[in-house]
Amino acid sequence: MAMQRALTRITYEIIEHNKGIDGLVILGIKTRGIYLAQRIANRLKQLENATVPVGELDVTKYRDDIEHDSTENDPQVTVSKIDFPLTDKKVILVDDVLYTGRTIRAAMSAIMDLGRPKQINLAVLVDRGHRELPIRADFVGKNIPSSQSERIRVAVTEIDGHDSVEIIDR
Ligand SMILES: O=P(O)(O)OC[C@H]1O[C@H](OP(=O)(O)OP(=O)(O)O)[C@H](O)[C@@H]1O
Ligand SMILES: O=c1cc[nH]c(=O)[nH]1
Repeated sequence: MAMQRALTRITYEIIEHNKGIDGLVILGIKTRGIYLAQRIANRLKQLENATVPVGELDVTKYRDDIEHDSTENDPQVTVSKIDFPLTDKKVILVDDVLYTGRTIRAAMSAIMDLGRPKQINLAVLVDRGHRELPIRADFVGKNIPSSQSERIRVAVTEIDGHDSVEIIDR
């Protein structure tokens, strides 16, 4: 997949869907979602000549598959970095892979603890199916049907030195 092209298309879809960028804020889910969110914001800046705020969402403590007591003093658990209000904003949530939907469920809980957005939309680079919750993405880079024994690994230049999407047999 040409990642940059997919992100550009998603950016156009975001503008179209929202009839512009008024009231938009973008939240990237750690780790790679943050860089994808930043890239979408850069494209929006180029296309609309306006800056859309970008924040970082850490959903670790909202996950339903991690024991909460164990996260209290875990140095791995960082914090969200969102230095703007979410109330009455249109939030674009960005992640690399959408699978069971549990990360997005957790992200929505995290957001609701911070404010009450007017709307939340979801953009993902890859939708691999196998949802366990009634969650869908509004903007999808690519649908990659996968078997549950596989894993989709997304690499981004900012962290991994290159952009790629790989299907790995576990
Ligand atoms: O829909 P779900 O089943 O929740 O899966 C999708 C999530 O899984 C991955 O994160 P992961 O927890 O593997 O950590 P990583 O970002 O460090 O790879 C990916 O980045 C998504 O956030
Ligand atoms: O395949 C998968 C499943 C969850 N998270 C990923 O990043 N890839």
